[in-house]
Amino acid sequence: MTTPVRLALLGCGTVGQEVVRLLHEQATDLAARIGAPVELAGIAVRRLGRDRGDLPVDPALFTTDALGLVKRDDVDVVVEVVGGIEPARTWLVEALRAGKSVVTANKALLAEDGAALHDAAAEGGADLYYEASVAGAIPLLRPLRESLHGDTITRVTGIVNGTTNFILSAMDATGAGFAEALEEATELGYAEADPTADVEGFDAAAKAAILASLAFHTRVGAADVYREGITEVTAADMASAKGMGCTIKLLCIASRGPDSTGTESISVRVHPAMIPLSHPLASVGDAFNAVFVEAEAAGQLMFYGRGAGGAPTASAVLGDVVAVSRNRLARVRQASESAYADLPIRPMGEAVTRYHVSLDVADRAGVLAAVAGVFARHDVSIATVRQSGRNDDATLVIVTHMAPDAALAATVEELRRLDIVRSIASVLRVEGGS
Ligand SMILES: NC(=O)C1=CN([C@@H]2O[C@H](COP(=O)(O)OP(=O)(O)OC[C@H]3O[C@@H](n4cnc5c(N)ncnc54)[C@H](OP(=O)(O)O)[C@@H]3O)[C@@H](O)[C@H]2O)C=CC1
Ligand SMILES: N[C@@H](CC=O)C(=O)O
Repeated sequence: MTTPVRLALLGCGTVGQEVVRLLHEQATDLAARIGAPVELAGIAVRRLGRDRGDLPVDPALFTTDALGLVKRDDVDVVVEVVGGIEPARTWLVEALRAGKSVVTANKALLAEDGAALHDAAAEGGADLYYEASVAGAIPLLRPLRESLHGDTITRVTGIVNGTTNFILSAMDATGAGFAEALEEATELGYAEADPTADVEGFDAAAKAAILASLAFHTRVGAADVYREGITEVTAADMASAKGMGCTIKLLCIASRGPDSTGTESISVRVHPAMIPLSHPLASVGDAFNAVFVEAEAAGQLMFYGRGAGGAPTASAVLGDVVAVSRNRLARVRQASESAYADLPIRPMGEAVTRYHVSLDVADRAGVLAAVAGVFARHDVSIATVRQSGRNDDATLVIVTHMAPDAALAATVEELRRLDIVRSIASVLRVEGGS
């Protein structure tokens, strides 16, 4: 056996602890697969005294000096499972510039400032791997950045957040409201103490940015992604979706194609959407993730599995550790970031989709004509209208044909000003089907 590959582990929480366990349990196999044993050089944490169960590791390896650990000469590979922008960015830029290989699960940092990491990797001639940052255990980023590099990806549609998928699946199965389903997700340990990043769509938007960057060879950041969370999805929306043979999912949608002027461009968005039960993503339940990729030559591909949790995420981290360690031994590095296409990003207003609009209206003669007139003025064509209600109160549920988002936004704005419209209960996009 050759000299060991020395690894600095930054973070030893949900994911980090499973990385330690797998490194220990699979030490012999990993050494055989890599061609050299992997040794932990140190583990950086925030609180030295924290109880970490019966981790199979020498307590003397723990430190609170992450930067000092990264800079050590005996460290070859830095594995970052801390999260957040700083100080993680400083540590990883330092490691990459010094030629150390980096494996990270930090989607927030990659989406916020992936450029800093890719530039540092290019500068230091180092590997930057981040399979665990999107969809946990699912091998997804390597297929996008290697296997499909001979093809043109046209669209990526995914369920990439486990917590929100659990909540929406529970709402669909039991008729529960959002708050009740979130409580269940928290009790089961899916949702974090502060679930904002999940339920407001920030986590999915970061993953969408990473997927779009790889799929379209264009740097896409978190700020380029249109984002809506699931906090406004109601039990009534779910019931209405069911009535239409649909369910509601938080989707990440990244697509390429010509914009209104014919220029090739991309669109990246995250929002709840109704999808028909026949859609490949409709049956993805519980906290599972799935990503549906469409490419010109390959056609349709579906990736499915566990997108969150310590062990599934650690599986992806370890896969990257094997890859970068092999590269080090062979004295090669993976191809650098591919952002040559540099496609412009379309504003959300140009995204074309169908809509499900639910309105509380006064049940008077002419209400339907008045509402339909607003849609017509903005060139949003109505596909179906359903009316229910009693006495003076009625609910109108309108589903449109395909229309640009800007036209729908203008329609909703004008509807709000109509006397007969008491409130706009919900506006949901409808994806798939026709
Ligand atoms: N959990 C999941 O299912 C998934 C997580 N990820 C990503 O993996 C990363 C880690 O997530 P997760 O394990 O859940 O996070 P945790 O909060 O469970 O763990 C974070 C770890 O980082 C340590 N840490 C925090 N701040 C510092 C600091 N300033 N210096 C040194 N150590 C620090 C903590 O130390 P201490 O233990 O002392 O508090 C802890 O060990 C994140 O980027 C996350 O987005 C990706 C996919 C799935
Ligand atoms: N909070 C995330 C964890 C993985 O990225 C999720 O729920 O999917």
